Amino acid sequence: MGQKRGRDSKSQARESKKQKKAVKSSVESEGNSWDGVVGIDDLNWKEVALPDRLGDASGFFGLEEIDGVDIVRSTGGGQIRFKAKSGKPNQSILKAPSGEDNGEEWSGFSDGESTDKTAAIPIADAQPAKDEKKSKNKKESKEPKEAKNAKKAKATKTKDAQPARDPNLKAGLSFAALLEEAEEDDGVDVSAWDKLGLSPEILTSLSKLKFATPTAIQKSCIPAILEGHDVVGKASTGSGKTLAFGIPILEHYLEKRGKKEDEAETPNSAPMALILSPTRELAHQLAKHIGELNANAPDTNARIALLTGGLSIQKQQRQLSGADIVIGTPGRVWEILSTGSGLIRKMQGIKYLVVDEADRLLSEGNFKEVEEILGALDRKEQGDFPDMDEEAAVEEEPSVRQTLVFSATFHRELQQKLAGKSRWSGEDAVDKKDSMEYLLKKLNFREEKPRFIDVNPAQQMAEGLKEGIVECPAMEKDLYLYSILLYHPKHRTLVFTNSISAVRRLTQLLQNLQLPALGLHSSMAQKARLRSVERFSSPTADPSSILVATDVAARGLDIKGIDCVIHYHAPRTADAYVHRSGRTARAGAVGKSVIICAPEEVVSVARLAAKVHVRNAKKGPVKKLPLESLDIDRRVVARVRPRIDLARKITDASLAKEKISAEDNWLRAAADDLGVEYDSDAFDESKGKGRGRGGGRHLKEKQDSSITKGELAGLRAELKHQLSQRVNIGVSERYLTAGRIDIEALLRGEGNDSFLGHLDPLNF
Ligand SMILES: Nc1ncnc2c1ncn2[C@@H]1O[C@H](COP(=O)(O)OP(=O)(O)OP(=O)(O)O)[C@@H](O)[C@H]1O
Repeated sequence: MGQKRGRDSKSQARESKKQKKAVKSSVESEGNSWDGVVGIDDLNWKEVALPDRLGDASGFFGLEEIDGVDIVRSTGGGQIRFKAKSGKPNQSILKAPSGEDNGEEWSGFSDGESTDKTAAIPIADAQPAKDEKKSKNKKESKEPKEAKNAKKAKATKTKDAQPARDPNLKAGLSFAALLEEAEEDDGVDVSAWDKLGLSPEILTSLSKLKFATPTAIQKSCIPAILEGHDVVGKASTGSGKTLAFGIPILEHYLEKRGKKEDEAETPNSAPMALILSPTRELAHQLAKHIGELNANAPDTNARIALLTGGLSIQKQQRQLSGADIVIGTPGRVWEILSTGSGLIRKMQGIKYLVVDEADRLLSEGNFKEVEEILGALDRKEQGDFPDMDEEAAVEEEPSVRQTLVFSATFHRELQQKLAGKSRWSGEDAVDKKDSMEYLLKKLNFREEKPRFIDVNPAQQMAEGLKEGIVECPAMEKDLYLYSILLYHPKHRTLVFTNSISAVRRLTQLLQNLQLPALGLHSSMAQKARLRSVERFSSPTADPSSILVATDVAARGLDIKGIDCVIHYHAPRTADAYVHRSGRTARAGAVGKSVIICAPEEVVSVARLAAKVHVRNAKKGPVKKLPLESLDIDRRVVARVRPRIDLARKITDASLAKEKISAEDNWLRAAADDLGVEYDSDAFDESKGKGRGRGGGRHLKEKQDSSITKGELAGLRAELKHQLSQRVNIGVSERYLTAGRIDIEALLRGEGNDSFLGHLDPLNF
């Protein structure tokens, strides 16, 4: 029989990796005497897939089910236990310990459950698990130094034990690696980390994660942070900045824990670090990445609370109360802190404040909340400084916490101020409340000048990135986007647009062309946002997956195997170009970034690219633009044009129908409320006649939506037929089938030159 349970019981089931192992080993140690009866938390529950339209409000999200179990009631009558159905092996109903490949698809980001087992983040409210570990840790802390060193040696001795994996292909580990690693895996040689003075626990974790060498930013920042400095770190996208601050934070956690055990102190539940992120997806990813470091470190169980909007605030509040590390977006962090209950007081004791993607956090829409948070961290309670006003008290008191500020881009003014090359204007800044300078001052660095660490001042873009530009008429971007995708099959591609409506339209358009496209923008429900990222990044996803996104995906997202970033709309700023393009060619891998550019955009795009590639004086000026001009074979374009025309008609009609029906419903409801009669024709007529803004658009939408079901079906059938046709360009016998060209032939490089146009420089 199948069983279902709600999310609450799942939350009771949270436990550390150790506990999971314990279930398995106790089962194993019981050998033949085990009767196969297990508790609810030992079962391999699977989340029930719910239709998308249920959204977040269903209340059913998180429902879980299990097949193949029988209920066993204990003789005492109370407790319900479970057993595999007859004919099924006993082990088949047990959950797999984390890190063990149980053959299931990785479930990726969960709905705010930073505590989810698959997320590998020990949870803030799993106190028993932690306490259990503490007693173990206590024993371990008495371990003589030699034993620890031996352990360290073990972490390093496994050199050459592993088949050589491409050392560059660690990108996206946060999404997939735990599935790939067998638990018995001894890891890689980590002796290259020796000089950084890390603990055996962290070295073991790095070894298991197969991070053999620290990246440049890690090498420079980790010692500086461990020495207690404020650090401003700048390094190109995908260069490992997360662990540059994540490792010292976990080191501090281990040190603090060690001290407490020595002094037999009771555990302090105040968080030791607050990490701010500009987007929800990035916050989730930071939690996963640091969570993995934590989960792979023996006997390390730092609890991470993930505070992001769109998910249950109560759950996050609960997590916060027992957290060691708090990661979140400023809006939600402030929402929770400002609820009172002593949370601000607790947060004032943090040892680290991390501002990730700092240029964005300090300058854009997050200003108000960041200001509130920073203000609250330094606010003195009344009576702390009886003779001073609050502002003066803050000025006088040197901060106990270290402030760590990271990004791949810092605009010049911010960089100069952070590097201490230009002075902050003091009093003035407080008046200019909306200035970045004011926030910088509020960061309240403990040192007069933070350490400014820029590991590659001459280069903002990742080493392995190739940049291209495709010119086309403004109205033909769809056609050229599709053509580029055809040239680039079986590769994960991220397409950036500048508007939410473009994301909606392009996603549907590509889906109508039978391409596996997903959308991501900030107006989507949070659950749907996470699901898009999860589906796109899943190791089992279609290798041709396409994510169409606004700049909400531009910062920080670390998804394995994104080979190509396409800018459907040119980025608005040079920094946006750097961050968008930085979603590929991460962690030493290669990748391509292509801007689709209308003639009227060429000048501004060239200016933008030149800005990004300005070299420092020593290296001399850049000789030519690094953007390779790509010619798409016009014959290919001409042949796929009918497909695009059909797909556009279908997409426009469906979107217009959806919009008009939503508007109609809304107006009908409003008319009902007002007690008047709603005449949609009269309303439309008045709207269509209007010469004001949007009149023409409304008329077009009306026309698009007036297409009948039959006509729509006819268009679909025609498109299907088109997609099944060869696109024979006369030079090559290769053809496009169902939207994809013959990739095998492409890879063999057989006679494709003329077919491919002049794409060779980017090795498409
Ligand atoms: N020492 C290391 N060796 C190999 N891979 C690493 C190492 N450190 C981190 N990585 C991997 O590099 C990838 C990029 O790391 P991370 O997301 O921290 O980059 P980032 O510099 O913060 O990028 P962005 O500026 O885009 O946010 C991740 O997949 C991570 O697993």
